[in-house]
Amino acid sequence: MTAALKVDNLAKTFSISGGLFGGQHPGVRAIRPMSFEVQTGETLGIVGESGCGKSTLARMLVGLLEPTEGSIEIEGKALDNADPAAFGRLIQYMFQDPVSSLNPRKTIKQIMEAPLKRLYGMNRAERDARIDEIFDSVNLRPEFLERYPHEFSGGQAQRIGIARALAASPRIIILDEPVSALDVSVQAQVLNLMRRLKSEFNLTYLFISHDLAVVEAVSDRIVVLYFGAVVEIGRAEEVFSNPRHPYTKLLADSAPVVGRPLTAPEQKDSELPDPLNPPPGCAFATRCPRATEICRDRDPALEQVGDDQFAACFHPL
Ligand SMILES: Nc1ncnc2c1ncn2[C@@H]1O[C@H](COP(=O)(O)OP(=O)(O)OP(=O)(O)O)[C@@H](O)[C@H]1O
Repeated sequence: MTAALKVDNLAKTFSISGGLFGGQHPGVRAIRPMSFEVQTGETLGIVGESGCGKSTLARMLVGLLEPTEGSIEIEGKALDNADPAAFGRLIQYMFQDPVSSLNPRKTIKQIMEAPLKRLYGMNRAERDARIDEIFDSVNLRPEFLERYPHEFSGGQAQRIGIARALAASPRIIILDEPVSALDVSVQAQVLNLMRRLKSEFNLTYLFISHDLAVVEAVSDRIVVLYFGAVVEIGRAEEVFSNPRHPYTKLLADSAPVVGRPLTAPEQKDSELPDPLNPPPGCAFATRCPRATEICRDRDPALEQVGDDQFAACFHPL
């Protein structure tokens, strides 16, 4: 079966020019070459601390950033940054804070219409029909279409964000912290709606979040990122209950309470390697209780450590 998403050796280095480095610096390797697949209908959770590369990865996947290396395929079709509409028709990004990501001077209808014109060249009647259909699916009232983004509560705004992403008929939606700004009771409603829409529209989700409990609950598989690299990937029910990479264990141990976001490791930012001057070997070695000489010397590759579980570690748990 063709994967919904196939990422092959995808990498991004931001160049640093001028100033101290005089253009000679090799740049910040925000995403080191990574490869993974997501099957149709799957939800892949993506977790990691601030700065691990989640947004850079997401922005490459939706065509907002050009990769330095590697390729992205959706349902077997290779995507090229020269054709941004091809990304838009296949993969959409839903932002964490829909109110501030929606243009405040446009009505919801104008916001919903833009991708339909741009990606599909739909005429007015086709656009109206599509918007009606989507609004119905996400339980939004038609009169909301004439209002402006700031007129909505967090949960409603998030439903508008989903409607906007869905209008483009994508195959994949990237949900970036979709419920972290919402009250717990509203979170559950939005997550249920997302689950229903996934099966109704046969979608595939990439779910980015700091909240391990939410990621674990909604994902089929989870990718753990550290310093721009995949350190562990496996089934949701295994990754946090039976972590094999010491970093995944650190994350799991520091967020034991349901709904508690990933806080403890983030306070140790000073222990994160300097992106401008990365250490040789494993990027986690400086924080790792199991690190030995080889870890400080060589960068471990992702290897199979269990049934459908992979870790990049010389001394997996
Ligand atoms: N335009 C840029 N130029 C230089 N470096 C960048 C740029 N964008 C991101 N980076 C660096 O790339 C790395 C990954 O950043 P990214 O924003 O993708 O992380 P993140 O995991 O999404 O963090 P957060 O959760 O805080 O949004 C960081 O070291 C960041 O400083």
